[in-house]
Amino acid sequence: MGLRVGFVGAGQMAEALCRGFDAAGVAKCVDMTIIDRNQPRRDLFASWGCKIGASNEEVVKNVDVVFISVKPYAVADLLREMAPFLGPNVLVVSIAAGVTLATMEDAAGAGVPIMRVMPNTPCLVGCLAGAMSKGTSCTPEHVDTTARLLGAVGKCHEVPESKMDAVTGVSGSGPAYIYQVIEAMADGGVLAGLPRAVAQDLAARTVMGAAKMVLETGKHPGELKDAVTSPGGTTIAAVHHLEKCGVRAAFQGAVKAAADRAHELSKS
Ligand SMILES: NC(=O)C1=CN([C@@H]2O[C@H](COP(=O)(O)OP(=O)(O)OC[C@H]3O[C@@H](n4cnc5c(N)ncnc54)[C@H](O)[C@@H]3O)[C@@H](O)[C@H]2O)C=CC1
Ligand SMILES: O=C(O)[C@@H]1CCC=N1
Repeated sequence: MGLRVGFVGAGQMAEALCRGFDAAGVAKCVDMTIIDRNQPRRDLFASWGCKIGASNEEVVKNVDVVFISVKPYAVADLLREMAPFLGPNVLVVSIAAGVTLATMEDAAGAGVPIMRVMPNTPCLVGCLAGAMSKGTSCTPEHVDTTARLLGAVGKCHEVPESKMDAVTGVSGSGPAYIYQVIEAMADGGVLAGLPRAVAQDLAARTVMGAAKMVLETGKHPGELKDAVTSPGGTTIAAVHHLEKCGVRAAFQGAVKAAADRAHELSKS
């Protein structure tokens, strides 16, 4: 049987996890219980067969794993409210950027197993790039359960919690950077005369193909770039333009800005 999963907060990231888990078969919507303040969100999840909890307590009673999927600023207060009905039998998984295990364990009380996870929305299509860190009350079984769920929708690394803000900068926020790249490359295609739909399809497939080449050949991205770059050819003209525009510093700065912002959230 699949795991019984709950979501407190049924927003964008909960939606991607819910649909991803269901598609992968690791946790089915009919075995999920969710709660959200917003009626349209409740209706959407109900339309996939999820049960709607009348209270946070009801969600916890119905599940093996409860995802805390509200905005970071709301997590500690929410866990304090939930503390009376949390215990060793239900695994709490927080996906909130910047909220530390220490803050959450303090709010939830002693003995509550809490995993901190940084997922990303491509888990919806089985392409998660994420990471997890275990709390002080987690057993190897809790880590395995989290790895089983997240591993079903992509790749989830286990990292020390001190690395979680960096993970947020690369892969948690990362899909947004790449959507910008795809949109910009499609614009470039339109500028060069392609129909929009063809340009966007080519751009998205180029990103996907390049990513698969890195993952499946194991070659350094620089070596793969060199294989596309003929002397005096088209690619080096484009690569030279990107370097003049500071593309590497722009991406490095973007990742660092997101990681720094996650660190700031941990203090608020
Ligand atoms: N969107 C993303 O790509 C990612 C988001 N995250 C994390 O996921 C969390 C949620 O982010 P999103 O899904 O983007 O936000 P969102 O705003 O789409 O979802 C939050 C949901 O929680 C509900 N909510 C707020 N307080 C509540 C409460 N006390 N009880 C029940 N429902 C409540 C809201 O109505 C809303 O539907 C954040 O902590 C964020 O850091 C992590 C990785 C990626
Ligand atoms: O933008 C945010 O704060 C969340 C966390 C990672 C991705 N989205």
